[in-house]
Amino acid sequence: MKEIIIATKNKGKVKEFEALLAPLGYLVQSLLDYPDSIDVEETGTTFEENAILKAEAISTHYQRMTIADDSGLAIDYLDGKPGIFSARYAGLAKDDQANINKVLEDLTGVDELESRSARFICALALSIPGGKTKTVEGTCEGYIAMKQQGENGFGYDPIFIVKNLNKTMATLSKEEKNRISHRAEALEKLIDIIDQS
Ligand SMILES: O=P(O)(O)OP(=O)(O)OP(=O)(O)OC[C@H]1O[C@@H](n2cnc3c(O)ncnc32)[C@H](O)[C@@H]1O
Ligand SMILES: [Mg+2]
Repeated sequence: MKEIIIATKNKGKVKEFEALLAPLGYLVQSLLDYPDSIDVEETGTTFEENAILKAEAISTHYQRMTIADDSGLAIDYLDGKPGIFSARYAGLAKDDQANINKVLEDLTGVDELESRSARFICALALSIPGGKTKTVEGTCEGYIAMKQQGENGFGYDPIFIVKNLNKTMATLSKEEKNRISHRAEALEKLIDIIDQS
């Protein structure tokens, strides 16, 4: 079985990677399996840079094939914020509900859905010990809802209305999210690269 480490401590991400990679024959581990793992600071200025930082640090540390995911929400009305600061938007505690509240507050008075356009972005970096790091990106277009809805998924899913589906990401089943998400799109591109190498 092909083993791969996902360089994340985010449970929501881990579940999605497992669901996407297990059917392809991968044994997925994450930093939740290595509680004493090193902490990698996200000092980059782009999703891609942060994904590379996380992937290379962990693949070097464990000498194993590693994928890192740096992702977030870019809201047009806020000039792309929270962007790479999505996890810490309402403070360093990484509180999903506090982040949601802050976004809804930032958009107070913006009543037209069209003016609340946004996208999820996911950059993935694949680092193999001794190899050259590869990166890909996936996006998912949508709008920020007027209020939160749904219990599924994680992070900003309850306030992200998926374009064309017209419902929030948190109301989708995990199978539905994994068909259309920014993470699924990026991972599909990465699998192509792994298969070719
Ligand atoms: O860095 P790691 O350990 O991977 O975990 P993290 O949660 O800090 O992850 P990021 O630095 O990539 O920050 C991503 C932020 O964007 C949010 N996010 C990413 N993907 C999402 C998704 O599919 N649905 C909802 N929110 C998402 C997530 O909740 C975080 O607030
Ligand atoms: Mg992070």
